[in-house]
Amino acid sequence: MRILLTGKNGQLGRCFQDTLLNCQHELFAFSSTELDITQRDKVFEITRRITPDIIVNAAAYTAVDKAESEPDKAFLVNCTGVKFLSEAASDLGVPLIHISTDYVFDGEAVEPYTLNNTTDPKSIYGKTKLSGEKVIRSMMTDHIILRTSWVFSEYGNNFVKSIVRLGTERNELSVVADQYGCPTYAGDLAEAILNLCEQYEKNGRLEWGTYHYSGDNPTSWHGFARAILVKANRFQLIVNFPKLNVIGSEQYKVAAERPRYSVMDLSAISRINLMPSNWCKALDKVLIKLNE
Ligand SMILES: NC(=O)C1=CN([C@@H]2O[C@H](COP(=O)(O)OP(=O)(O)OC[C@H]3O[C@@H](n4cnc5c(N)ncnc54)[C@H](OP(=O)(O)O)[C@@H]3O)[C@@H](O)[C@H]2O)C=CC1
Ligand SMILES: Cc1cn([C@H]2C[C@H](O)[C@@H](COP(=O)(O)OP(=O)(O)O[C@H]3O[C@@H](C)C(=O)[C@@H](O)[C@H]3O)O2)c(=O)[nH]c1=O
Repeated sequence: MRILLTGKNGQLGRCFQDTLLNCQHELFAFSSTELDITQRDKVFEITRRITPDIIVNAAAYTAVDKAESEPDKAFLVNCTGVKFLSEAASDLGVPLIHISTDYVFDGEAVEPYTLNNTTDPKSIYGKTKLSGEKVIRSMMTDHIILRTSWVFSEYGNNFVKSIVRLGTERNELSVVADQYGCPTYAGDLAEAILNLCEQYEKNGRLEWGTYHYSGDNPTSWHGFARAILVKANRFQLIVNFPKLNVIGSEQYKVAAERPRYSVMDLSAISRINLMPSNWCKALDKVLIKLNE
């Protein structure tokens, strides 16, 4: 099948390209310079030229703190750009697979967020991603929105790479222990998306709608950092194990408020034949790649 991918140089974009390496599908992958999703004419020109069977949107504005000082830019990519993609997909009559975030929730829950829970993002990034979800739902039926969380991979910038770098540079790290969520390997998310594309190719339809897709084992950022350091030490990426201090969110000064708890209920993904990401196993894989 013909798959059009936006945001090809991001974590998900790169993992998705890797996932398709040994497949028969035709992938048409675009970077932000080749296809800026905020340029409506370009979106229509390219989608009409490629005539894909399905569109996968891996493009997004993901700088959570920076978004607080440039909300218009974040909104333009995460909502207006998504609107243009929805319009173009509708124009061609093809489905759109889109990715959203756990940061659409307020973080006040004490048990996993279900699809019925109210959204109430605290950060500009979360607000713009929620607007993107809403615009898709208002414009087209044939879509899948996968809300994911704490994405890491061997590519780009992410928490795993930050902790490995800090672990090699410093004797001591301090990481927040009062924010809970589920790490997700971008490679597992990429496989899940390919699985959806192939189900669509086979059946001509999917159970359209919004789903939660993440790792299945909740932890705190501190717990995640500890797992990263232990494994990085085992794989000899870090020689001297740094001291890992527990801190509260108020001690880590950042522009954007993060949810205290953003664990998502994953039960609905079995309806679309997906399994959660095994982030512990994937972490080994990523650290081995970082060591090559
Ligand atoms: N990273 C995370 O922890 C999480 C991510 N998500 C969501 O998952 C998806 C994938 O995230 P991830 O791969 O980590 O993100 P990245 O930040 O790694 O990649 C995003 C990509 O989008 C591209 N992009 C930015 N603006 C535009 C634009 N106007 N037109 C086209 N492309 C653009 C960027 O290009 P360039 O580099 O040139 O700017 C970049 O390559 C996103 O929707 C994100 O919101 C959800 C939860 C957690
Ligand atoms: C590097 C570092 C971070 N932290 C804290 C800050 C923050 O509360 C938390 C996570 O830090 P980051 O800034 O790396 O992660 P952040 O950018 O908040 O990650 C988010 O990205 C967006 C795109 C999403 O959609 C979310 O699901 C989530 O993955 O860890 C520490 O306490 N100590 C540290 O040394």
